[in-house]
Amino acid sequence: MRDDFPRYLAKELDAADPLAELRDRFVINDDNLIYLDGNSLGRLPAATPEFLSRLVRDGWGSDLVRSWPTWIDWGRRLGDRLAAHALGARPGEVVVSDSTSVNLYKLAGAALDANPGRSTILVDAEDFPTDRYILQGLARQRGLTLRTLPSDLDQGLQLDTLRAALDGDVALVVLSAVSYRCGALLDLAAINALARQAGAYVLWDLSHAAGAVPVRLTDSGADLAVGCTYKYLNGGPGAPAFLYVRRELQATLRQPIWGWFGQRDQFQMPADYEPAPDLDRFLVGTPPILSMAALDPALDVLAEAGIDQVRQKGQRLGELIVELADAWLTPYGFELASPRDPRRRGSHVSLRHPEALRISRALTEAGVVGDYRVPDRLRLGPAPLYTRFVDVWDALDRLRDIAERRVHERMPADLSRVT
Ligand SMILES: Cc1ncc(COP(=O)(O)O)c(C=O)c1O
Ligand SMILES: Nc1c(O)cccc1C(=O)C[C@H](N)C(=O)O
Repeated sequence: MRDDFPRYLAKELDAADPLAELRDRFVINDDNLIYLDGNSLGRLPAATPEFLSRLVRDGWGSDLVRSWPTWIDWGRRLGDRLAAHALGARPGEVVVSDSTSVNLYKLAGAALDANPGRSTILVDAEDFPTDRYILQGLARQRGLTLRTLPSDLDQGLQLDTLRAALDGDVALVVLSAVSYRCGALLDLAAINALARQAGAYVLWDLSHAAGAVPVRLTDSGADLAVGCTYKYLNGGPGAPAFLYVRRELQATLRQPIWGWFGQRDQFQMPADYEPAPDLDRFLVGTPPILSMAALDPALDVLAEAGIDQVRQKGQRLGELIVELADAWLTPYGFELASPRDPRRRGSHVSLRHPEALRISRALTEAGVVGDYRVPDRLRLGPAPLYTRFVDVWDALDRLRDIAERRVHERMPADLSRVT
């Protein structure tokens, strides 16, 4: 037991937590496992297995193809639920479809077509790999220039860096609202305004923000966004992603993958493609109904909590990680690798240590699942819907114990099987 921040204080924080009861709405069958990887794959909501099995038995098993009239709009229906409970968008602006990578390709392509005569795309040099790769491909296909914005590994992209890069040739800026590595949270409204003034579109990747911070797409003046639903939204492994297109842009933007779900009057099956007049034009093909359906019970829990409460608790959990890491881990060579100000962070916190990979493995063996990210980061991602303050306390305590006893030195240091 440590005297500087005794465990009972964490217990007191849990006792006062208005979201504490929601932990029971998730499947937690190993109370010794401390799960701090909700920023990679969220936990299974307790209602999901029965919900899905009913859908499989009744919808698929009994009603068969007669279910399609119900299923066909689920991308839009769930998009509206996401818009209302997590993204701050209006009805008809968010749809669930495809993967984040594919949605990024579609919306980046649409923005580039809508900004002819400009030939530069800007991306954060430290953005998640798939975003950079998709843009590298698009730039190559279209003969455009992809410029990477230097960004601090611990603090994220600085506004001045973007401001300086926004010249009259920039067609599109792609940024993550919350950085996957350090968790830095960008100011969406300020960046949207800056880009609009410069005549560029901004396409936001909300993967690490959705379900963790209130995004407020409409109020921030955002035009385009994508993001995944398997992290803080708890939609399950490979759950389909979402995309957002501001209502005023939907009739003019066109995306490059012309599938039949994007077609106007889809079931008239005309000879030539003509995009639907609204958000449907950003769809491509048949939605994965079973994976998509898992979002319903997951969103029920989020709706009950309220995204503002989730954010408040997320900030406090992050502050506890930082406070305990400062006090207990600094002597062992750990350094905070995230913004210190909780208002400038999403839900996860990164710690830097030269032995981060082996420490992350030792931590997993000690029953605490966080993750490792190159080059030397340990990411700890508490999820306010099910992570307790005492989990954070115990996780940091075990981390300190590993460092103290140098347990990590027995772990392999190769990158195989990192996820
Ligand atoms: C910022 C960001 N974008 C995209 C992805 C993933 O995209 P996809 O679901 O297409 O693999 C992730 C995580 O995997 C991510 O962290
Ligand atoms: N989507 C993932 C996957 O298919 C395998 C392993 C990890 C992931 C992740 O989500 C990683 C996560 N986006 C990250 O921030 O690193």
